Amino acid sequence: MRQPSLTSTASFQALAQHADIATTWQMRDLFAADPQRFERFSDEAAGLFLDYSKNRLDGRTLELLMQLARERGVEARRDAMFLGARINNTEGRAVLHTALRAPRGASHVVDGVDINADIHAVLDRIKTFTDAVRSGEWLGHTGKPITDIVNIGIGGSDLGPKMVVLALRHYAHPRLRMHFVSNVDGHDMDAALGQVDPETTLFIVASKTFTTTETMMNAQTARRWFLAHAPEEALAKHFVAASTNTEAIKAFGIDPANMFPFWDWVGGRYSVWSAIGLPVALAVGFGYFKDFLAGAHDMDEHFRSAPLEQNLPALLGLIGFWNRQFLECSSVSIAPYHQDLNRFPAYLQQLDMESNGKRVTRDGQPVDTPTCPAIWGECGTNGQHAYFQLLHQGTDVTPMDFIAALRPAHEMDHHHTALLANCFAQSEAFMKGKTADEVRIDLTAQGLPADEVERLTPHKTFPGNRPSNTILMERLTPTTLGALIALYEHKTFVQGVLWDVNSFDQWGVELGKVLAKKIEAELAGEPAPNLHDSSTNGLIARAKAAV
Ligand SMILES: O=P(O)(O)OC[C@H]1O[C@](O)(CO)[C@@H](O)[C@@H]1O
Repeated sequence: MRQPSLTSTASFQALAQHADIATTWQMRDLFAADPQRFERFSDEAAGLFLDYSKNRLDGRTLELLMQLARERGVEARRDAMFLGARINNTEGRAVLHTALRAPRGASHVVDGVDINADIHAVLDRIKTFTDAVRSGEWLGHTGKPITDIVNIGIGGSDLGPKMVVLALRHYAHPRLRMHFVSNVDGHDMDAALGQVDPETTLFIVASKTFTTTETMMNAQTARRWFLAHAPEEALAKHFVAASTNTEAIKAFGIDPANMFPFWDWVGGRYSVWSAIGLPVALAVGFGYFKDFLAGAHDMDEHFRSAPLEQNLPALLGLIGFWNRQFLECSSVSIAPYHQDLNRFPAYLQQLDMESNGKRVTRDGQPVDTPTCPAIWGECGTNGQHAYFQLLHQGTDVTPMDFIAALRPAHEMDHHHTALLANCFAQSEAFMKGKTADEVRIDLTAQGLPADEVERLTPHKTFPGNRPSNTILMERLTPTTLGALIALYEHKTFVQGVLWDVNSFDQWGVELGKVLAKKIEAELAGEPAPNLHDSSTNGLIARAKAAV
């Protein structure tokens, strides 16, 4: 049945009315009026603590947001996802990345197939293979243990494994160096091949479809490079694949015994839990990979069973919706105060923007509100010395997600104390700001003359009232990382349901791919009789002239 438009729902209209007043609130006043605000607006689950008190909302706001979630059918759609309904309606597919992290034996029958058994059969193969590589039992064609792994993939077949391998570097195998090649830009492949030895390198070709042009070109280049140093029969010791496309893998020349399959109900950006996670299992070992899956499963169970009022993904999704819709925030900045989460903002960009960067509803009607904000960010404290100026004093309000671990994985405690101090200070500063009167008092106390005080006051005033969430975990471990990623996956899901978009397709990447094919042929020598607009024709002509 067609969903009514978002703005026509009773709960949206109630929220809009409420927002007329709520958007004028100052968070300073909200904190002053309620000493319990932190306790009231924070919660924890699956090893993650969420403080959402530094948002421009109160209990009534949340009540109305919960009503909206229920009116939009968040709980019913969530249950349908977990049960394997084909909620990806433009591709006719189920969405079952949650099944990938369910324990062995969890009953999961989809279209008559016990997918839990299939999933665990592949996990068993991943264990056998990764144990062999890590122990040194798996040898390259000249009898040496593997020292370097090159993952060739892009988008979800790169961002997830790369981010997780970096985040869990403290758990990594000392012999195995991990490399990730994603870009069709030959500089990427060139840099990786320059660091590895064909006798001791294992290539993973990671592609759900096994048709993505960047990955195919990179895989062919790696294959040619390898065969320039080794005989054809050596390929089986050095090339493996993670994919859903057995035929294409065979055609590429990879032994099907070296193929780690997954399924069409795993979206690319949700695939790190599948065979696409092979680099993770190689780097940290199968035991920690299982912990990573278990952490995500804990978050799944929480998302599935906790009432929306205490449900972390639902809260994050609804608050993000509130900021997007009623505070008109067109971007969200992610600030991990943990250097090992360096690639987490990039990972979330694909997760969120490829999922919810949509302008029509599931049944093809134009949406009647803005949808996904732009997601960007950088680790603290580096971001503070780059773009935080704009966040504090620029004209746009950008909500922030601060993410930190209470304990470090190193022994330089004073560094960690400084890091956490910065993290908490920034969210305090965003919330409180600094009024003109406070600035005047400070400057006067410093002995500045009155005219100088007045001249500087506007520059030193901070508007504050800028929203943020803070997510804390005890330590960054495979388990807490799994839970953190699942938290954001489900947050994205909740927002997709509110906007009634299909969060699981990505048609928006197709047009550029098609045009690139044509232009590639023209650049490679096919006649290009001014087929394009004058700008594109001009650029092609300049590139051809340079060759
Ligand atoms: O794993 P594949 O099929 O090579 O796709 C890579 C990526 O390309 C996309 O299809 C589009 O960018 C992503 O959704 C996906 O993660």
